[in-house]
Amino acid sequence: MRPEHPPRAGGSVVFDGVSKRFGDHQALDDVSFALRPGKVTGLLGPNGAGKSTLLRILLGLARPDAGSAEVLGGEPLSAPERAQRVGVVMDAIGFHPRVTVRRQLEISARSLGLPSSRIAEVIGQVGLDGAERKRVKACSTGMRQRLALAVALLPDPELLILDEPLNGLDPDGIRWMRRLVERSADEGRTVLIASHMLSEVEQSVDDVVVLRRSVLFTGSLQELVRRGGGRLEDAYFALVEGADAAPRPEVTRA
Ligand SMILES: Nc1ncnc2c1ncn2[C@@H]1O[C@H](COP(=O)(O)OP(=O)(O)OP(=O)(O)O)[C@@H](O)[C@H]1O
Repeated sequence: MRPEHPPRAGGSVVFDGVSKRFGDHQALDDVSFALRPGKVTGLLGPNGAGKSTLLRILLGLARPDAGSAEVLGGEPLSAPERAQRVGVVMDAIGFHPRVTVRRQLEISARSLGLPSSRIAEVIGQVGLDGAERKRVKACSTGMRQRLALAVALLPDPELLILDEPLNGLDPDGIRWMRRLVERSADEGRTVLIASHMLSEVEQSVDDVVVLRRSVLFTGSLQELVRRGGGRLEDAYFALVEGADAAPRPEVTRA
């Protein structure tokens, strides 16, 4: 279902020479890439590659030691601006187990100053019809993912950030998520998906960034797949294993 109001144009994100160190550990080193507005970008990288750190910088939750992140045409947003313009689904965002689906959405809508009519719209968008009176603790993992997405979509965001959105989803949930991502981009949103699931990412994204502390690849999915002789997995492992002689990264080969 398309939202009642057409979304604004997808927002741009530009990382320029971003570095971040934790003590002796260089988590990000001179990271530069841009997200194309209205497109889906997959952020891929093994465990510890720096994906979450990069997302935190994008969201204004962490500051780079060097370089800059430009989000929606300016500095990373303040919390109130971000809530209005960016939809985020990250593991760290929890809901109180005793509230119902409907109540959670009411709380979120009110905090954003949105009319309650928006709640029915997002419930329809994420397919949570009939689950409104369920408490969060009684929801399956898939339903919680849908609720998290419903909250993220409430403000009709220009930018949608999804960190491991497929975790815990069954095949039906994965297919549903894929369609929602495609529709979000079709409606003009810029979407960034951080994921380990190469085969699923391959079906959803336009562009790919492969990260392992620094950017190993940034460009279109087709270009990366072509480099792998037609296989994303081969291209991906050639990049991350070529970048470092460290043990094989833990990446789901779904
Ligand atoms: N607050 C912190 N303090 C110290 N080290 C940190 C901190 N946050 C991240 N790191 C380290 O920085 C590196 C990058 O971590 P990050 O969580 O960004 O990677 P990731 O790509 O998201 O990994 P995963 O796929 O496992 O979630 C890791 O070595 C991690 O241990």
